[in-house]
Amino acid sequence: MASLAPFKKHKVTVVGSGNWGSTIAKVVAENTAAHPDLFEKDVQMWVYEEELDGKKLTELINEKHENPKYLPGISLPKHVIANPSIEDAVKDSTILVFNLPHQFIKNLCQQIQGSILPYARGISCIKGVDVREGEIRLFSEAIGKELGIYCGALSGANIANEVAQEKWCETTIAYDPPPVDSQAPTPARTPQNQSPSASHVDLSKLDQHKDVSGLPSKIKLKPLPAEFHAIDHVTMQTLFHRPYFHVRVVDDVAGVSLGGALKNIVALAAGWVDGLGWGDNAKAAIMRVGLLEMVDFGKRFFGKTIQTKTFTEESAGVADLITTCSGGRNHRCAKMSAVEGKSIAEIEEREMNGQKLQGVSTAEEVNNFLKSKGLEDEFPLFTAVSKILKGEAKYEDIPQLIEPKTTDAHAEA
Ligand SMILES: NC(=O)c1ccc[n+]([C@@H]2O[C@H](COP(=O)([O-])OP(=O)(O)OC[C@H]3O[C@@H](n4cnc5c(N)ncnc54)[C@H](O)[C@@H]3O)[C@@H](O)[C@H]2O)c1
Ligand SMILES: O=P(O)(O)OC[C@H](O)CO
Repeated sequence: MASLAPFKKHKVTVVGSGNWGSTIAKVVAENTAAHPDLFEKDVQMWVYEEELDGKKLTELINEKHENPKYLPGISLPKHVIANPSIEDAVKDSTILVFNLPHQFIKNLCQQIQGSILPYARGISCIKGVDVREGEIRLFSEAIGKELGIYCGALSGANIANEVAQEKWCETTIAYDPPPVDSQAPTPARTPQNQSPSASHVDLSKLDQHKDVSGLPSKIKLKPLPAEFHAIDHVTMQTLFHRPYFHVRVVDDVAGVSLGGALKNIVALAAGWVDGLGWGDNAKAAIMRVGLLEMVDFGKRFFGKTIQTKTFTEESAGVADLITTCSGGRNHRCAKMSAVEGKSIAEIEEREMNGQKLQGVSTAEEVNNFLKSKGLEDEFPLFTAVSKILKGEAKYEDIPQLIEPKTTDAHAEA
């Protein structure tokens, strides 16, 4: 009887090497080593090159197996290979993990068009939204469209330093590629080639797809050659799940992406009220209103596909909101800004050592979008944050700014 040829292994590249980028490279590399049947062991990590104490950051990472600037004190697996050339880092990779501050992604995608495999698949770990000319897109969509590939999303209550120290947490991966015309048959999973860490995934869901592709209608998703394992929920879970990093895989890419982006706006308001010393009740009020605006925003602008339960049941929703409003960088810097009476930009420059806050630009981008639609009043917390950042309102005004407008009947009572 003819024996089956072994599967071709997936090569994985992490695009980005900041605080979260380096942490995810560690997670992924631990799994490529643990699953040699599925993945090539080496993980390429693209590094935006810079100098630290007169030495190139890539050289330091490859010598010390640590990212001394963005994730100091954490050992990276030796097979995380820091690479300053983005074109070389993504070459021949079937799985691309995008993990860098959202303001840099557009340029980067332009740089790698033509260098990636046409049948590569992506996962965006980026928390932000892409707003241009009155249109809003998820970064998974933006990446998918720029590169002509499918891109899902990973997001959750995941403060990078805690994950890097292997403190237990959960995350959510949303992965729902459209069906591929003329898809070559992919090898069936058997107990022998099924990863144990993925065994609790509902296999009946693997081939269910919706119509959100992140791809322009003209471009068809390129089928993965038959010699590879399918890149599906099981593969994604096998790549990211660790004993300290528990993964749930869902289909709602919009819900997962928006939860991660919008909670950063709420975290700024939570930081300000903390900085004012208003206590936990005030912060809980901010989070309650913030969650409602996050769901409302998702339903209005991504209504076809989004599921409310992603915000209320998944790590990428309410859990991420809670953790970010307690220990996140956006919250921390906003709090310091209220305590010290300094701008967030000043605090970011002083405290973050090159790490980038995402909340300030997201607040501005979401506000531009809402303004273009004439809907600022319908999202009072998001609008209040933007006004405070622009100096048009004060932190102390938040309760009035987010108070629902009273009807005449109420006003008279
Ligand atoms: N850090 C966290 O705890 C955390 C957790 C979950 C998700 N996220 C999200 O992950 C994404 C990446 O965040 P991070 O924490 O890895 O980054 P970071 O805040 O550490 O940002 C610094 C990174 O930006 C790079 N950079 C600087 N200038 C650049 C340029 N011109 N072009 C390209 N890159 C440049 C730096 O080299 C560095 O890798 C963000 O969207 C963030 O919201 C962060
Ligand atoms: O540190 P922040 O505010 O960027 O938030 C970090 C993560 O997004 C928390 O899940």
